[in-house]
Amino acid sequence: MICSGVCSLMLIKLGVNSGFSARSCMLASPAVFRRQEFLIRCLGVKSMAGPTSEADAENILRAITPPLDHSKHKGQAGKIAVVGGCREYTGAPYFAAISALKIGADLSHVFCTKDAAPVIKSYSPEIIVHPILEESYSVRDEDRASISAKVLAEVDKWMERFDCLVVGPGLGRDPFLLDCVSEIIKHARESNVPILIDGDGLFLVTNSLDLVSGYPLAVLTPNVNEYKRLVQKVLNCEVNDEDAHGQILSLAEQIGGVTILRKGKSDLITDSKTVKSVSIYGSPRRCSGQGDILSGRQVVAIFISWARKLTVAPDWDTRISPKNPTILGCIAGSTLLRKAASLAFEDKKRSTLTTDIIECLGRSLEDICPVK
Ligand SMILES: NC(=O)C1=CN([C@@H]2O[C@H](COP(=O)(O)OP(=O)(O)OC[C@H]3O[C@@H](n4cnc5c(N)ncnc54)[C@H](OP(=O)(O)O)[C@@H]3O)[C@@H](O)[C@H]2O)[C@@H](O)CC1
Ligand SMILES: Nc1ncnc2c1ncn2[C@@H]1O[C@H](COP(=O)(O)OP(=O)(O)OP(=O)(O)O)[C@@H](O)[C@H]1O
Ligand SMILES: [Mg+2]
Repeated sequence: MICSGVCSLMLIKLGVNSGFSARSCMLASPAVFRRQEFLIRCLGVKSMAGPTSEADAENILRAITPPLDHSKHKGQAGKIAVVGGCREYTGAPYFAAISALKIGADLSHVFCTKDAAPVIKSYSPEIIVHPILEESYSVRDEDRASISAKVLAEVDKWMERFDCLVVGPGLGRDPFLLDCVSEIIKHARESNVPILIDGDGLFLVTNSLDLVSGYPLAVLTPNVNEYKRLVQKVLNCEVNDEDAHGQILSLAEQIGGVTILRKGKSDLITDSKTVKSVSIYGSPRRCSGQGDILSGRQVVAIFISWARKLTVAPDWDTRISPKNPTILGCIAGSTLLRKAASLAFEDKKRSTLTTDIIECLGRSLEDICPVK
């Protein structure tokens, strides 16, 4: 009691009362600011940027990874789909789709443009590829409505079966294609399918926030550029790393309680109520495609689908926190990708590529959560 009273007094003296903000911090001179930070750390108070706490990453990953057993049939460990892949980008949807299979999903589909399909199929026979999307250059104006309806009907045939839809890896920014994808998102929402938005899917959603606004099963996974665009559009200001916690909370709240995973040195994850960070493992290599693994993000996608099934099961360990399956999925996906990246880097150093990281996904999961 005495200690907490003294702490409160000292904090008030330091300005750490309810009126204290990142802004007042920035107004103090750097020396004063550093002294305040040091004293606050000594008093055991969390960072001024907000009470973001490090997730209990490995335990969460272990808790939501389902055991392997002989009684299960194909599909029960997860059916995931990626909407992405166009003339320019065939790697991104492939990375996303193969990552899900590598960590234990049973089926991985890709819905892409006709040009991208043979290329993606040639990377791997395991991925089910649907060459259904069209870009403006191949569609006459008078055919747009009928082609759009055909695309939607094709995706709808499968929609209810998917445990998670990943929208955006390698999608491109063609306006007609993005219109069709907007309709796919609306249908996924009506079917209550979790939707993970990455890459060009974030470009689409940033310009049409209604697509995900208020949908608790939407997960946005922005990189540094994508986050900047979201903050500018939604909060009408610039990214403020002094108040990373407060800003990501406001962002998720303004978009109606979606989950956001901000990729970076530490991955920050929020559902507008709580903020968790994942900082363990990782690699100094920033080769392109790593974000696609995470949306392998299907990695996140598959963990979300596992977490959704488990959190409603009667034997779910209620001590696992947080409770929201989208947050749990993000924490597990981020942890696994960072571990795989660190293993790949140990081996390949500067020449580490995304394909090397994908090869380490299985070993990383086995290290943290061995098959019994
Ligand atoms: N192997 C593959 O197939 C991979 C494919 N990938 C796929 O690439 C897509 C874009 O993802 P990314 O990560 O490059 O996007 P990001 O950081 O916002 O942009 C960086 C800079 O580029 C620019 N810019 C981008 N697109 C533009 C466009 N169409 N037209 C004009 N400018 C454009 C952008 O400019 P800005 O939008 O800020 O004006 C920014 O300055 C996405 O679908 C992803 O999945 C990646 O996952 C990697 C592996
Ligand atoms: N500075 C960093 N230090 C350590 N890890 C990082 C750093 N930046 C990103 N990462 C990790 O790499 C993963 C991919 O993030 P990145 O920002 O490269 O995504 P991206 O730009 O969408 O990738 P992609 O090229 O696939 O589109 C993140 O989940 C994060 O864990
Ligand atoms: Mg990306």
